[in-house]
Amino acid sequence: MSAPPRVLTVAGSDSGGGAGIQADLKTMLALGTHGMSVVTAVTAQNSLGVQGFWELPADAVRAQYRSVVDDIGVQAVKTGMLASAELVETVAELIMGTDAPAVVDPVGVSKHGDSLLAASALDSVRTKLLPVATVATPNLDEVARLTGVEVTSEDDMRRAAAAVLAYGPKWVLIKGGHLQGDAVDLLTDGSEEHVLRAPRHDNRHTHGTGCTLASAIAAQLAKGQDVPTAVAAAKEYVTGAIAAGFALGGGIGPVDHGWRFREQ
Ligand SMILES: Nc1ncnc2c1ncn2[C@@H]1O[C@H](COP(=O)(O)OP(=O)(O)O)[C@@H](O)[C@H]1O
Ligand SMILES: Cc1ncc(COP(=O)(O)O)c(N)n1
Repeated sequence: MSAPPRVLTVAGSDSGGGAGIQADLKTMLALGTHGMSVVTAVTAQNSLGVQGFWELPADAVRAQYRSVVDDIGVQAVKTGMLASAELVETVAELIMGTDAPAVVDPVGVSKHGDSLLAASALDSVRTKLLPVATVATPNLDEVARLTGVEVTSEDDMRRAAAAVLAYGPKWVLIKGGHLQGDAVDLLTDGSEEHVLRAPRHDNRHTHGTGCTLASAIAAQLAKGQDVPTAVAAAKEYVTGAIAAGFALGGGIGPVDHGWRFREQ
């Protein structure tokens, strides 16, 4: 039996299982790939918020990455919570030396407003991490923090995309999940433009949407799809997962990574 495509997530652990490493591995399995992980930080987290987090030393991140890449090999990499400037720079350097597409989700703040990235790391994200990205997937808060562009309309998304592309990623996907109306995202490489539109699901259980979308893109890239095809398939998967999101605990529940297994 041949091995499934291999995908690596470099991200933080979410003890509640809705976002971070846990969301990424579930997404990778649901999309038929073999998921692997480099843990950058451990969060104590549930449906109510992030109660605390502990960053791993850069050496521990480097060692995990080398263990995976040097023996097993990867066909796509996804990054999420990187916590500090030191980890952002360490991971950017590792990706630069890896022959695989990289999806960079520049995670800044959780759905509850808890910070997952030091303000002092923003410059490293701009100048070290974005340049090595095949696709960068900022949400509207992250775009505002990284570029200063405030997005309130679809037209603003174009200006925001241009500002992110100026830092060097090949493609950028501006996620419009935080706007009103349809859930509209804009994908562009500066010459092609794709508008991805899905109905907004009136479901407050959206913990993990961004992690899930970025991991789904990485899984589809690992299967050999081009960026627009991978992003379209990933958007369809995350939309279904949001529609099926469920209550857990007393706050914001997770999207349902297993929605396709539960359809029949
Ligand atoms: N209520 C919703 N209904 C449908 N799609 C949504 C909804 N909220 C977010 N999305 C989509 O989920 C994906 C993740 O976006 P977003 O929630 O903005 O990311 P993040 O988790 O990084 O804040 C995007 O494709 C966005 O359009
Ligand atoms: C470890 C980790 N990584 C990423 C997120 C962002 O996910 P969300 O924006 O849905 O809270 C999170 N809450 N925790």
